[in-house]
Amino acid sequence: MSLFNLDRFRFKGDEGTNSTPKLKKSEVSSDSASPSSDKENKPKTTKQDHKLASKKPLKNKVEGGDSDEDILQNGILPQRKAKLYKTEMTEHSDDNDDDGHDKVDDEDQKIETLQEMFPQRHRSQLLELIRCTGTLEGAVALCLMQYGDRAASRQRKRDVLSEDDDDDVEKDEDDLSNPAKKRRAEVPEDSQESDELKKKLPDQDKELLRDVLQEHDWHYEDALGALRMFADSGHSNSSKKKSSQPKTSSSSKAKKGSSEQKNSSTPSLSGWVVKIPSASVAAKAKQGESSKAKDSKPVEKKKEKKVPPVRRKGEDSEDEDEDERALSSGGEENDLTDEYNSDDEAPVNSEQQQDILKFFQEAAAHELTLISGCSAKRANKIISLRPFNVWKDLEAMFDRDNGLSADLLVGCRVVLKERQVVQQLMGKCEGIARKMFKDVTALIEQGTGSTKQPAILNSSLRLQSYQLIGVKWLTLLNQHKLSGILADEMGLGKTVQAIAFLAHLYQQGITGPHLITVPSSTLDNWVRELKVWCPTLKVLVYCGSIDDRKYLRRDILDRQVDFNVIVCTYRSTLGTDFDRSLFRKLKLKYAIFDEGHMLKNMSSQRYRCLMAINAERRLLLTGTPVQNNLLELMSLLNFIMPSMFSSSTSQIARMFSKKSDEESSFHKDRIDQAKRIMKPFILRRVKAEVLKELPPKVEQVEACPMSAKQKDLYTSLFNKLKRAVPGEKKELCNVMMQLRKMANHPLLHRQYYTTEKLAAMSRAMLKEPTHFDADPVLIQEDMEAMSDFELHNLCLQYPSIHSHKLDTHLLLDSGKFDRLTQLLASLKEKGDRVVLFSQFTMVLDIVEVLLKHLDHRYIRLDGSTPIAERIGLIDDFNNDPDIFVFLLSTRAGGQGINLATANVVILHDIDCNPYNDKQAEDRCHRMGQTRPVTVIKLVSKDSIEDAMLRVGQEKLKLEECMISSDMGEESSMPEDMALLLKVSMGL
Ligand SMILES: Nc1ncnc2c1ncn2[C@@H]1O[C@H](COP(=O)(O)OP(=O)(O)OP(=O)(O)O)[C@@H](O)[C@H]1O
Repeated sequence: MSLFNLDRFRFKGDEGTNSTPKLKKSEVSSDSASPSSDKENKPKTTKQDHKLASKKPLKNKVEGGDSDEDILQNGILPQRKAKLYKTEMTEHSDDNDDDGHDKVDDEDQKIETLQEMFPQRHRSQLLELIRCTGTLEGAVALCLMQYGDRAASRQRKRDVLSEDDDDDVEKDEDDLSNPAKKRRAEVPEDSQESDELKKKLPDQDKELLRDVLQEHDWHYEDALGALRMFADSGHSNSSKKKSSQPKTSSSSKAKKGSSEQKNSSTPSLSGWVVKIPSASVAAKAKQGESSKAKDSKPVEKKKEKKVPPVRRKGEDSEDEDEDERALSSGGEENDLTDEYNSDDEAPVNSEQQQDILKFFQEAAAHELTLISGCSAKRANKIISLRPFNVWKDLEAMFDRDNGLSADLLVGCRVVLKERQVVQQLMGKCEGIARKMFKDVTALIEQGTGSTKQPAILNSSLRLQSYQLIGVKWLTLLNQHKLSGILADEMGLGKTVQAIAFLAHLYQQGITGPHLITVPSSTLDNWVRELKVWCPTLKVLVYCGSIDDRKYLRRDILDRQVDFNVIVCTYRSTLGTDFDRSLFRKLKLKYAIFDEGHMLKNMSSQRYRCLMAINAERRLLLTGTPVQNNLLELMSLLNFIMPSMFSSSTSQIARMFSKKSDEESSFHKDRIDQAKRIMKPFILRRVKAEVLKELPPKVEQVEACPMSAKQKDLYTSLFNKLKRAVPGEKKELCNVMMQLRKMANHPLLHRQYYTTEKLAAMSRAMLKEPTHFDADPVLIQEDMEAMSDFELHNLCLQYPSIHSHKLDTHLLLDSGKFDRLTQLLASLKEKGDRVVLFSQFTMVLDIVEVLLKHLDHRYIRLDGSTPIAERIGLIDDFNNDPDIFVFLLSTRAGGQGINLATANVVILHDIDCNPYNDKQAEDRCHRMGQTRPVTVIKLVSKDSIEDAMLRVGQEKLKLEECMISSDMGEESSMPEDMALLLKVSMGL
């Protein structure tokens, strides 16, 4: 707790933590009783008073580690934090659920995540996996690969379950909240599906087949597909081509000896299933631990595995040095080779030899570095030793004198197998794409009758033709039992298409229940659009306080309420265990996620929790489907197609996250691969294609020279930070933030309020009735953590320090404000209306000072604006042309809202992620806009913002590359929209 409210410089995510609503309408109404005048007279008084009254230094709170920032950065809270913050979070506006960095820091948290995903696994086992892989993602990958361990872990799970039984009073809720637990109990010992699978794959252990079936929700086809794909990928080379040979070659079996035989009860899918303990054992071996009896066997096995896979005939001695090196390289690299080389003791067959030879002979240096353990130096060495015409050349290469280890061969097999897996996956997807294309053609050729909008839609509203296509496409996906991503550009009416699709389902007798999860700022808009477009659908809004939701939950589960659609914010969907449990229990038909790009991180808890929602199919709506990298895209795809991707998540994650030269042909190939995978599942149209009548959007970058004082301050800050050269990424981020603050407004730092001034002010504060008995040292301590602008506000608030307030010229002293002043004057004169975004609520606070000073009428919406009031503010702006400026925080107002009555967007400060800026721009550039839209980006000249702009533009190029439509493609389809669909689908 602090003596003061140290809002400080709140970065985009922290705005929702302010419990004081910042609904400011001061210029709209002159009524002294209005919230605005309250605000004007007593800015943040309530909060300040509250904090001051507490008289404890803020430091305690910040250092306590459970700061608001922690909450926001962690996305969903770990249990411990969730409990601590329960009350506080519900008091706040439901906003900042919309992002978060989803960092999973400590082991406990990782274990919790893993346990939620793999409830059948024992905690200690998970801990071991986390420790040896070092990352949550690594542990997840191993778990996914460890089907073979299920039999053993099932027994352990049973034990755990029975322990859980007398756990606590929330047992019922808890049990139900864990469908895996429930399913466990329901797992039939034998089922028709497993019998069928056994017939198809007689070599496979029945237990394993049951587990894979269960992973695929007992969908026979999915399970078979996954088993085949991985059985093939893992084994095809040895089993298909040498059909007479058993899956694990006899020679290899012989080498594995008795330890392998003892493990024979462990089901195995050669080449796919990993012998679980290997990685952990490697780690243990590394630590020199003497393993327990049960682990000792795998240690031996691990050692055996370190024998290079390619050996000269008759050579079977192990190279101790190589062994040592392999073990000590540890971590992920070992895991990688293990995962792909459960049969790595098997000699390389002639076909594999050819592939490996080709790779070493032809791969570019950056491709060679994809091999685990192959540095750039080694890659160049390999290239210098070419040509490798025959296998013997390769063997000669791995001479010690060359500094190249035969482990590179193992790594090479991993890379090749990785590619093979992804290729097979793509093949499967491409098959679906072809089939879809055929069906789409047939459907459209049936005539216009099939393209009518659903009859239960409001007949006074008409879907645009491209929207009808969207609905048709969704219908097709549904017919094919596929989920999808509707990725139309912002403002093309994804909401409307989704509603029309639900209406169509309703007419087909699929009346729900469906779940629509949306960002807080769009909740009301969704409810309104549902009501306007399809009043037949009964809508239930699931949000409110924990208590509200508790009653709602009961009503839902007891069927006391009748609804077709539940609309819910991300925060409420994810909220507590009970909320999450509800959506696992409810058998949903469709789960729709608005702004679905929020599911870009497959390692995040948010992702996993939403993944656990019990819906037959999912639909993601996003205007910016690709953000930053291909792995994010894969996360989205994995989210909607879990059965297609689940078993290969780790391969995909690795394949798409590996760093390589972006200009390389290999990288381009990967983009191409991603495009092909995307085809059947993503529909994207851009405004230029389908909304021809929409006026253009023009972007204007305004390079704003800093004010003289600001420039000096920036330079000295820059030099100071440069001297303390930071190494860590975290520190670099902090440096960047410091510079951004200065580039935006000097008052975001503290320099005018010197230590001496603060000492005087803190003594003066004792005259305040709230602080007469406070310790001035503590007051000063708190003050020292505040920015100039915050201190200025404090001076306005307390008469005893009022004289220390800053002069107006200082408040307005920023290069951007100079430019803004000119811009606003000329825009007003032209009759333009402005939407101004900033990522920082404190910047908005200072912009308010400027707007008041210039006598411009404005309203404001940020994360602290109660959800219930947001739509009212949006309506106010859209209905009252006299409101000149709408101030919005990018976080709260950047997504999903409609402000087509404004024609100028000013981005006061650009985002590190250009997609956030794009989202914000398109609040105005959307259906309903009648005037050309100008987007003005204010960039502080010669500051860090220049670089941010450059990097952002580079990032945007990736999107063009990923989702470019091929407008020139020929089409045999009869109608324009058929061509459109084809183009949009990239078919
Ligand atoms: N066929 C239509 N007729 C009339 N108005 C429409 C139609 N389709 C969409 N709109 C309106 O256009 C605006 C933009 O639609 P919507 O909000 O659904 O777009 P969106 O693609 O979901 O945007 P975003 O990605 O920004 O969330 C809304 O006000 C919506 O009511």
